[in-house]
Amino acid sequence: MEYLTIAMPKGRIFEEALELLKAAGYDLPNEMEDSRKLIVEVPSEQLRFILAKPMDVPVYVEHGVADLGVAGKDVLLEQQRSVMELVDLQISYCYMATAGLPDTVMNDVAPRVATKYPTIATTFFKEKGEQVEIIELNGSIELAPMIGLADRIVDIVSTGRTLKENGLVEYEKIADITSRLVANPVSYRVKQARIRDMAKRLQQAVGEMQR
Ligand SMILES: Nc1ncnc2c1ncn2[C@@H]1O[C@H](COP(=O)(O)OP(=O)(O)OP(=O)(O)O)[C@@H](O)[C@H]1O
Ligand SMILES: O=P(O)(O)OC[C@H]1O[C@H](OP(=O)(O)OP(=O)(O)O)[C@H](O)[C@@H]1O
Repeated sequence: MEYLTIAMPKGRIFEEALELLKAAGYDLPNEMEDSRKLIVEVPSEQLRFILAKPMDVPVYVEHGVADLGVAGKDVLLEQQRSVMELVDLQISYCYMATAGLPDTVMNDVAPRVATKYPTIATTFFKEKGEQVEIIELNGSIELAPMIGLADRIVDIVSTGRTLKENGLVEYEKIADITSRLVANPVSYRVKQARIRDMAKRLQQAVGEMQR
């Protein structure tokens, strides 16, 4: 059997993804959750995990240094990289939405939208026929309308608590987001049997989790 290298996102998604892999029958060490190691090999399963920033997972997979990866649909939509989406893992659910101060309209001369997702935001407003200036931020996006940097934000909503506690309201839902198993297209061809087996087992585990 040959090794499969999987790029896993550190942070929010990691634990749920690991749980799903275990539910799919992979025998993975429990220490993986607390470890600071960035490369973890599991010889008994012929698996190698690389632990990356969520936004970087598709980079490793596109370049083929990882055969597979787990990435949020938000990251995939934003980056449009050449990776194959194999399974909707139905974990880390959230959605992408526009938000802003209550009862406001966008500035009609020079509307500004703050976001960590410039491609998603540009596409959304373009499809509505609205030309906006995108202001790219790296986090705490909700600050932007509060201090007058932007009329709207495009960001992830999960519980809605961040919006609420900062006096913002949601305007439009853009897309539902869950994490996906993605593959490098060449790996998919070369290691087809192993990758298809993993995709099948994960799909089954997803089904069982839903029940
Ligand atoms: N409330 C949420 N906020 C942000 N991301 C969420 C949320 N719920 C689920 N997700 C999913 O988790 C991913 C983000 O994970 P995480 O928050 O660990 O990293 P990050 O914010 O991108 O990175 P970092 O905080 O390390 O810069 C998103 O890509 C999305 O798919
Ligand atoms: O609807 P909620 O449950 O409140 O979750 C949504 C918030 O969580 C994310 O931020 P994150 O915690 O990743 O911090 P960030 O601002 O650094 O991106 C997202 O950008 C929202 O701000």
